[in-house]
Order: sequence, then C-alpha cells, then structure tokens
Amino acid sequence: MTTQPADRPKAAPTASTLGFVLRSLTAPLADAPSLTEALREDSHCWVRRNEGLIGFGRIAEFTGNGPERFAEAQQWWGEQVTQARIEDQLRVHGSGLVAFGSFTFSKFSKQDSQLFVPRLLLGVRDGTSWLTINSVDDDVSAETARAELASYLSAPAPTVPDPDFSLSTGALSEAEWMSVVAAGVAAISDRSLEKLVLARDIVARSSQPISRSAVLRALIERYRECWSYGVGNFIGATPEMLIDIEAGVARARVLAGTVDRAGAPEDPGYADRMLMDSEKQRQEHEFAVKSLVRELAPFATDLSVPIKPFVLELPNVWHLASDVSAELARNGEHLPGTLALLEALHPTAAVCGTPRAEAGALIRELEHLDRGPYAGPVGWLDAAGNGEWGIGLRGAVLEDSHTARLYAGCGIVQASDPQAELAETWAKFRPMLQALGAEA
Ligand SMILES: C=C(O[C@H]1C=CC=C(C(=O)O)[C@@H]1O)C(=O)O
Repeated sequence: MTTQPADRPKAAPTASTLGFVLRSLTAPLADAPSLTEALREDSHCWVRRNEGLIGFGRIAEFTGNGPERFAEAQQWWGEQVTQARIEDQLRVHGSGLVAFGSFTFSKFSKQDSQLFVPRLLLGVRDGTSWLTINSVDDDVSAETARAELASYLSAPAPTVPDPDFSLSTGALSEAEWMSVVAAGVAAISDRSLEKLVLARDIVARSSQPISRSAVLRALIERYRECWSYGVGNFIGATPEMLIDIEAGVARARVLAGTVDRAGAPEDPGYADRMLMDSEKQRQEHEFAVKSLVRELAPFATDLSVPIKPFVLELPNVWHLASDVSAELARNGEHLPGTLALLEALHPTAAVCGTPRAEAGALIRELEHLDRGPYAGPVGWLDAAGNGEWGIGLRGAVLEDSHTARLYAGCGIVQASDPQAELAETWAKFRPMLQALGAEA
C-alpha cells in the first residue's frame, strides 16, 4: 500500500500524518458548462443522463492492492475525512469533499486499486451546478475555483483524427476461450457450482493517439442510461450499479441475462420472450440478485427486492434488471463505511458466480486473465458515507496512448453454449469499440 498527496513520492506519509489537512469548498456555479463540454483529456468522469461529476487534477491519493485494498483505502479515507475542513454550501449528492476510485476485481491482481481527491470538481444534479475546490492546507476561494476551471477549460478539446484500429485477442484466442466456457459448463455439472462468470479481453491498437475525452463523450451521449466513468486509465459506461448510497438509503441495479439487439427482429415482444420467458436467463439473473441481497442484508434494516425483473433496453443489448433498495442500519449516528460495504458486496454473481468462493477459484484457474479494474467497483464517495459505485463493465484500460484493452464476460450456467457466449462478448465489447471508432 502507498498513501500520499499526489505530487509527492510514492512512499510519503499521509496528509494527516504530515500534519496538514484537506480543505474543501463547494459553491453553486452559475452559467456552468455542460459536463460533456467540460470534459478534457485527463478529466475524471462520472456521468449519467448529463448529470454527475467531472474532476480535474489530483491533490491526494491512495494506491493499494491485495486482500486488504478496501480496508486500507477505508483507513486512508477515514484519516483524510477526520481532519478535513469542509465547507459545502449545497449539500447535494456529490457536493462536498469527494474522492474518485476504482478497485481491482481480484485480490490477486497485479494492478493497483486507487482512491484520489481531485483538485477541482464540477457537479450537476437536478438542474443545479456547483464547483468544489480542494486544497492541502491553503484556504481557497470560490473565485480561485472559477479561475482554475476557466484555465482547465482553456485547453482545447483534442481534434479526433480518423481512427485506424487493429484488433487482436488478449490472453486467449476465441477458440481457447470457448473451450474455457465448455470447461466451466462441465465444472458446473461436476462440482456443485451453480453459476460462473467467465471473461476475456481483446486489444485495440490505433495508428493515431486515442482521445480519452472523445471516447468518454461518445459513451456519455450514446449510453445515457449507463454510468460513464473515467477513473485514471479505466474508462467505460456501465449499466450496473453495485451500490448508490444517499442519506442512508442504498440502491442497486442488478443485471444478468443478455440478448444482443444487433440483428434482432423488429418484434416488440422479442426481448421479453428471449429474457423473461427463458429459464436459463431467469436463473442466471436470480443468482445475481440473491448474491447482492445476501451480502446487503446484514447492513440493512429494510430491504426491498422486486418479485420479478424488468427488461432494460440499451443501444447494444437488452438485459434482465432488478432494482433493489435498502435502508442502511445505523450504529448510533454512524452508517456503515462505504468501502466496508463495497468489500462485502463485491463480487456479486453478476461478475463472479455462485457459490462465490468456488466460482472465484475457478475463474482464476480457467480464465488466464488479470481482470485488473474490469468487473471491480468504480465510482466516488464523500466524507459522510454517500457515493455511487458501479461495477466496472463495458470498459477498457488505456494501456498507452495507442492501445486499449477491452474486457467482457458472460454468466455461465449449465445450459450455456460456448459459441453463443462468445457472440455475447462481442455485443458487450460494442459500446467501447464504437466509442473508440473501431467499429461502425
Ligand atoms: C460480465 C458482464 O456483464 C454482466 C452484467 C450483465 C449481464 C451479464 C450476463 O448476461 O452475462 C453479466 O452478468 C460484462 O459486461 O462483462
């Protein structure tokens, strides 16, 4: 684990042990640019339906890995928050001191998990816009915040050259991955495993530099129902909400069960028949809902779970979806820590399987893939325990200026067919391939 203010060497102590404190000022912003207008190449991003957060710069950060990554992040964040001086004139979801974060799917990942405090944050919620400026020790004013925003925005949005991509398989070829799926199906029969999620990666290389902001803008505009995220080099648009915590109420959108819209007949009943009437899809979905509910229940006083799912329509696919909500149990004044909650909920059976431990072990054995942040929690949290954390799906890691590694996975149950699952991964790669300009 390393914890440090962003501009100091990696091994530096935390802000609080150095004796300085974070200061955070949130003020309303008149004449704010739209979030997509404000996106710049290195912006941090969390946007859905043109609302959310765009951040600039970093003033403090945590990186860590291994089994303690959530606990260590919680400790780091707790230290920052205890000492922080926060002036929040708005008190809406996303105002005040906020950190962006992304956690790896696996405790065995060689990649880092991260939490960081941006220097500046532009927020929009329910028609209100605000600007938050964070600093270490110095007092900063709303005028400084506005001047800094203007300076960030004076950097021109990059022009997007005609992209020219070549695609290659990642850890496994398509044939190898299909045999992995077949092995997964066999294991379900042999090992009293009920569901397993198997993923694969592909690599998109461009002869031109990839514009991170152009890709995010395309995702925000096309995938309005999804949460478009850009946290470090991990970008995407996820349709799945692991947990949204606002004033003690937690909400999740659980997804599992997929039908490709490409080539689907123009028949209004088609998606319903393929999803709601399919025992395989309903079963796959049920495992995901049960896993979320099982882990959320100990933290909740009141859980509301729909009796049956609905069909969520996205530009690329239809999914079975269930919106779960809960009142979080308080310990005196205190709500459960956001990161402790994330640690308990992650990974659900939408991205791992049932039972969780057996599925996780089999994923490691079969996939030959370090998932990195793919299928891990991605989002933001504030000082009071609010936050929005999606499951990092339909995304890519920008490995360098010309290379994006894309990930997609599928829920495997006894009735799964490897060829159909392979086709489903292509439907799930589509949002990112189109946003990159690598697919029409
Ligand atoms: C694992 C992924 O999707 C999950 C979420 C929705 C539907 C899924 C499915 O039908 O398999 C997956 O559980 C992915 O997009 O990589």
